[in-house]
Amino acid sequence: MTRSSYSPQSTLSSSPSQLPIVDLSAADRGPQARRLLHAQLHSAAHDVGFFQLVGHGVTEAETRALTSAMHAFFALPEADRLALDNINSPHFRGYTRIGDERTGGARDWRDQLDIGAERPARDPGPWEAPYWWLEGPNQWPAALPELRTAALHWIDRLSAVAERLLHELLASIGAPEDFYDDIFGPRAHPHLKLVRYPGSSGDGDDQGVGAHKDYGFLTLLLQDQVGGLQVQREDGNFHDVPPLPGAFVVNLGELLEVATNGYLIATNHRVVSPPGATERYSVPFFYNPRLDARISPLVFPYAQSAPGVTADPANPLFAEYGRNELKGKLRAHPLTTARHHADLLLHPETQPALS
Ligand SMILES: O=C(O)CCC(=O)C(=O)O
Ligand SMILES: [Fe+2]
Repeated sequence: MTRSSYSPQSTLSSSPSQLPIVDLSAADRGPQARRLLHAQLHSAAHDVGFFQLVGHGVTEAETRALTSAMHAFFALPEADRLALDNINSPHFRGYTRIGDERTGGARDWRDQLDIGAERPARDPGPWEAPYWWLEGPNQWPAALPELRTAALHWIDRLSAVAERLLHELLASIGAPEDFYDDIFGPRAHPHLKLVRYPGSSGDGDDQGVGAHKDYGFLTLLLQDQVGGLQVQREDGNFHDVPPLPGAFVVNLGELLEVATNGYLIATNHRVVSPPGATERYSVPFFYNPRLDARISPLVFPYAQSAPGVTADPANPLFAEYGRNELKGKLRAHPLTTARHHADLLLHPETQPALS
């Protein structure tokens, strides 16, 4: 992996074993603190593409409300979880059991609940873009009303944090901070996963989730203290992302790579299964724009020197967000795809992504 150089006079550690720590509250502590924040953000986003975010304002009580509802969900009898099976949702919402998800063509050893903006079902006509299937209702466990409350609150809360962070990040690379405001707003398409890694699969395969990039702008991840998340760094190797209590792990998604024509790149990451029977829990929140948003090239001083987006025939990056997300859902959830969307496997819009 090569990156064009940017060398600010920042205070970041250059050790690949440590991720930069960015304090978002510095944005409100006067022009000098904000300038330093921008130098750190610029370097963290450009050189690493992954960092730990503190000073985000989300309280321990809010986090506890979400994580206790999540633990209660995974403790439900399997039949209750399977009542929400993702396979029943043409919108890719609901519960995916261990081993049903694929990344890089291989099985992921985790189970998860996929939750998005709560909207009425969309059943796009043949003249409409197929990505409208991604809009629709969530599936909630009847026995745990507090899960719905906590998850929808988390989506609102983290959308606001991610919006502030995106503004500071754009400002840090010399772009207008509101450049992409129009493609978020009330039709934005945020997404949340509640994830459990149940420990070792026992067959020698340690893929919790395989190496991948996220589809949208920014991901804010809450991880517990177990560890196992790894990020691919400048040296091409995967390095551990050690848990930092109270911090969100932030990574850049594919749309920021598209927006900056490769000046910022979406960073590959994966999770290695915890050993033995150790369970790991995580909550990735994906800050995504409207499905029909077409990402215009960002106007910023480094645009001329940007190297272009990663050319990977197995994973083309689409500037139209819905298309970029649909490519990922069709390949990650083969059972849901086979049941509801076999026709889309032949659809011209999805072809290059699946070949
Ligand atoms: O569980 C984690 O730490 C990472 C999950 C992840 O990368 C994803 O679901 O996109
Ligand atoms: Fe991810």
